Amino acid sequence: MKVVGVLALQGAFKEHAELVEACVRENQYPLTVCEVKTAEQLASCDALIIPGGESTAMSLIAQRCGLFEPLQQFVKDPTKAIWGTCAGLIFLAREITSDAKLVTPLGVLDVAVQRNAFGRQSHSFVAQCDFSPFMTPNPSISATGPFPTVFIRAPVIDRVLNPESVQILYEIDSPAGHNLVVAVRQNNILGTSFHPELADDNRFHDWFLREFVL
Ligand SMILES: NC(=O)CC[C@H](N)C(=O)O
Repeated sequence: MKVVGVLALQGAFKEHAELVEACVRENQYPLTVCEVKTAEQLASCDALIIPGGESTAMSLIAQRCGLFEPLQQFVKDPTKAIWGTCAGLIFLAREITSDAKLVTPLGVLDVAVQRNAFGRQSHSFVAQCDFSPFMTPNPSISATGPFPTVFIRAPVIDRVLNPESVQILYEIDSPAGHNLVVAVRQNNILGTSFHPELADDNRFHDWFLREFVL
């Protein structure tokens, strides 16, 4: 039985845990979920989801409770599956290009991210995204069509620092007419600017579990 950890220091960790549990229930995956607050809990995990929230708070809390270094070791282990959403993506990044001073990132994902790239909370939006070019479907999930994708004070991936290992999975159009990178994969690590855990749709979590964890 593999253990999927959800970093539970701050942010939308409950929502992630609930969606993973729903996928496990519906598909009888041999997985359990663990909310991670301590190094001992982290050590029991095979995968880790770092939720959205506030990357400044997340990195500060991790440092104050002695979890920063264990986290850094964990995310650098190529046998672990890692997924950062929004603030989680910022926390995983190697470089932060805006409002960087208060965040010490784990520095494992070879991208430069711009925080709050779409503006303030009031500029949050839902985009209907077609992830089918990379997301293999699970035949037992009946939902089809575009995924309701929630962006809340979201970052974008400004630059890929290592094009040989980082694959761009998804881009959206910006109002200025150029594409913005919002999902990448680097081997065992997935980074998304958006919050699939806030949609009433478990296709994204189910794909992460099948593609990265199982
Ligand atoms: N929804 C989110 O996770 C927002 C991220 C937040 N803007 C940050 O910089 O950490």
